[in-house]
Amino acid sequence: MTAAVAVEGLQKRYGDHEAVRGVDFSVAEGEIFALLGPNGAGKTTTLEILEGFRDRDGGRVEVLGRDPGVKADGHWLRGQVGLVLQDIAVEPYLSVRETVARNAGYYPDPRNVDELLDLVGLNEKKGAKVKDLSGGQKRRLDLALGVVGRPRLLFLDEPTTGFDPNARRGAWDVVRNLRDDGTTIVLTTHYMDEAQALADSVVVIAEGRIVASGTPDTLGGRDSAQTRIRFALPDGAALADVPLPVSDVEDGLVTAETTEPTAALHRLTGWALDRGTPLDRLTVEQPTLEDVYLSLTKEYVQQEASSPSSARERKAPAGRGRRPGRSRS
Ligand SMILES: Nc1ncnc2c1ncn2[C@@H]1O[C@H](COP(=O)(O)OP(=O)(O)OP(=O)(O)O)[C@@H](O)[C@H]1O
Repeated sequence: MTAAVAVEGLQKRYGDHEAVRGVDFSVAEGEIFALLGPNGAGKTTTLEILEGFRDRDGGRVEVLGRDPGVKADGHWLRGQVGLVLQDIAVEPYLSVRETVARNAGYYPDPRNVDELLDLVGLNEKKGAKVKDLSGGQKRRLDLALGVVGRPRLLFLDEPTTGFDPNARRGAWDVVRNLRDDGTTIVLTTHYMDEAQALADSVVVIAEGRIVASGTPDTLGGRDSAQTRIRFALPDGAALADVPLPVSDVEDGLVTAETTEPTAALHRLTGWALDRGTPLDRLTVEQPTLEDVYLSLTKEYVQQEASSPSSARERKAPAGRGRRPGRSRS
């Protein structure tokens, strides 16, 4: 598979702060790739370098085969790459349809505006002024503006922040449809269920370094992790009678961990049936992506919480938030 994005040894410093410290990853053409990490990890810096908005201090970067740091390739790249950023500047007094139609005019082969508004769930708001949209509706408009030019590669920066649960699922469908249409997608998100639902591959960065990479199902050894079985100890049963190795008991709730859940459950339920006592509050869980992510990033988050950078208000580099409104012809 060809790489849509290739990053090797990427480095970026702000003064004496090393924000990105030798990051390597690649994004295959046609996949959804998620860049995850705690606040201040270096995700936005990395994306901004890929988008051509920031210079790097070291390493190699290729986006669709071109170096985004080479200004002469900027025009070509802008025609191939779509961006959905936080706080895109749009005309507040234009209608939703006018806004999308105006941006469609910047591209040689834009999507059909009405079909696109339908796709992102803004059909009923076509005539509404942008200033009157809710937060979640504005993000849908951002998404429409990011894809109206049929980009080969789409950067999505926290695409569903502020969405209600139904709108999030709608946005996920849009993103999947785009991928199925052949668009490569690079997204950042703080929602692990979003990464789980969408991403074909993920990279977790913390303090400017990669701490784990893989698929959502295998990240951090998740596929070989222990299954957790929990149940209330039946009335009259002693802990010693439980036919599984117990790892914890809290408030009468017994936890056992196993790498062979089928056999373990068979033993446990057989034991309960023989005794004629139900297993109340029985649950069987594998670690979620969020569990794995939290354990991978725990040490970095503690340091981040006490670092002044976590409180810094990030300013988009000049032009970043305004790009979809600029002419790309
Ligand atoms: N323009 C800047 N000037 C100085 N320091 C910066 C600048 N931009 C980012 N940093 C610092 O670089 C580090 C990485 O920041 P970055 O915005 O890339 O993190 P992030 O992973 O996107 O975080 P978040 O999840 O909070 O958006 C942070 O410590 C941040 O304070």
